[in-house]
Amino acid sequence: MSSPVLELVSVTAGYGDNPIVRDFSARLQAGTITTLIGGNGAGKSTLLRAIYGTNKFFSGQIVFKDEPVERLPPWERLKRGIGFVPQGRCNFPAMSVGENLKMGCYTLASSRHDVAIERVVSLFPLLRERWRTEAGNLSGGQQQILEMAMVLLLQPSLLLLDEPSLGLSPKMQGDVFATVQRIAATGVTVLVVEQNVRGALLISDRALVMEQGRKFMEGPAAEVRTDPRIRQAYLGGNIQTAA
Ligand SMILES: Nc1ncnc2c1ncn2[C@@H]1O[C@H](COP(=O)(O)OP(=O)(O)OP(=O)(O)O)[C@@H](O)[C@H]1O
Repeated sequence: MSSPVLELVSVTAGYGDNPIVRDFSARLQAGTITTLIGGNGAGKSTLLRAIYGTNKFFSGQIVFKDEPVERLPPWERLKRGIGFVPQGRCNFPAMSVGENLKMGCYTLASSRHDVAIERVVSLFPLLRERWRTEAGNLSGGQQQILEMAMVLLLQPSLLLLDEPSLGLSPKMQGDVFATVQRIAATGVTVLVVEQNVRGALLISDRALVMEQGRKFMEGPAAEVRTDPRIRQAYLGGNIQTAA
């Protein structure tokens, strides 16, 4: 098997003196989508923050594209290709879609802005159509797509998504999931935390299950979603078998 884009080796991370995620190991292969599942407070967001470098790292290793990054600041990880879309709205609501995308280019040389923006609006034509619309006037799903696009401007090879479909209607959740699939189809590796476990498993290649900060289970998404324990805990004991 080729070397993974991301390898977590016994990662222990948290806040202050409190380790939340403990001894967590996983490997993510290029261009795959992995869903991270777990109950409330299991430590899913904490693991994403540890990979991006915005909380306290206690021990272990985070190897990204064959290099350890666990001691690097977030901006350095971003530069190397780790992109993070945190939970909740993170655009500039009073600015237009176009202005938001220009803001998203701030770490790129100005000569690269137009090419970067053209690339993401080609991937998401909606953003071209809504170019002059204030971001705050977009629907929740459209804002989520804008926020993913703002991170994709920097061409990350790994995209960390924290609850991208939270608070969206079922139709908009479907749009966001389809967008995540399109992103992965361009070769980007995606690690997503989702409250819509059923929807996320349907678009994922693999799943990681976390309980109380520790890895409880991992495997192909199709297998994890038919596991009786997962059905019981996260899928209301009922599951659609059609992918
Ligand atoms: N900034 C913080 N400072 C201190 N403790 C925190 C912080 N953020 C989260 N925690 C604690 O870490 C634990 C795990 O929280 P985390 O948000 O990672 O869980 P989660 O699995 O993402 O849960 P949810 O699905 O509810 O978002 C919780 O006990 C929470 O109170």
